[in-house]
Amino acid sequence: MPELEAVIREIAEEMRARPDRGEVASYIPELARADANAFGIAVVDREGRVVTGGDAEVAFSIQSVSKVFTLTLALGKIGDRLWRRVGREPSGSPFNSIVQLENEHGIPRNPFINAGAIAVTDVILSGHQPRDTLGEILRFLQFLAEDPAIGIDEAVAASEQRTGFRNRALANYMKSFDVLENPVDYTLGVYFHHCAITMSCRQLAMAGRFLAHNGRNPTTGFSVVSPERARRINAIMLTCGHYDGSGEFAYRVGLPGKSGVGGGILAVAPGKASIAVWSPGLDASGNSHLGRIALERLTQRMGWSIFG
Ligand SMILES: NC(=O)CC[C@H](N)C(=O)O
Repeated sequence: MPELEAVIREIAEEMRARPDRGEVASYIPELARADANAFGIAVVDREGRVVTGGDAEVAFSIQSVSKVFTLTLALGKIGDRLWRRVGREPSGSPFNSIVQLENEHGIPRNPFINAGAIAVTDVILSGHQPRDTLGEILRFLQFLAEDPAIGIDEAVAASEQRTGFRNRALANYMKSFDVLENPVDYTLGVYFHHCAITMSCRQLAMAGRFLAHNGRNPTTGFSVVSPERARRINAIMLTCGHYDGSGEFAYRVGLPGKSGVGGGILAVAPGKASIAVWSPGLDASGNSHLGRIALERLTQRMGWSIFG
């Protein structure tokens, strides 16, 4: 097997030089400031070794990658009752789509499209104040990444609060079916803020370790979730983590993964590694263009696809 360091170095070099970089998201105005030339990658293996390339230490807006961690928290809070409020089927629709909600009585298809993630956020919020809920999400990420230096970009959160009319529509629509328990503005406030959390590739790869190792941190042995739950979160990442690009991601990369419009992707090679990539330019489905190509290279070279 090739050496991981050499593979990462080659990938970072190729991605730095490629002219095709995708389009930086601009529907959240503050995200449009991201540098399309940025590229970072970090891999944490089973032994806890971290191998990085490019801008792996630069913090970026994790956006929808946060939905993996809010799903984990919501399952921890109410277990399988969560599935009364949100489904677990791929939507085949864009991440911010509303079309299925009417036919399906306000129950979103899965926890990773915006509607589903807003419903998940509402579950975590119930019984708490928005500020405490956000604190809980942040502390969870800091604990998983073993790094207290993870925060929220208030300018991104404010930018999305100002312009998030679609998310407001989704939330109001679900509220009309009693799928949300809390005031819409509270739930959305927490949602916008957890999307605006900033992390580097290194921090994100560290935070994803439990998903790659049966629910445990492989270095400390600390159990975050049961093996069964880790397996199921991975299954939803594989089938729904890239919206209407999930089939293409499985076909090309062959790993559970979750993308965000900030250009980050968290990917999980079960038993082997937790991987984070970041490049702000997106493809037509809103997934990182170079991030996906980098992961495709990595799984091919290392033989890490879950499909053999
Ligand atoms: N795909 C994404 O990363 C979308 C997240 C973004 N905060 C939104 O709600 O639109």
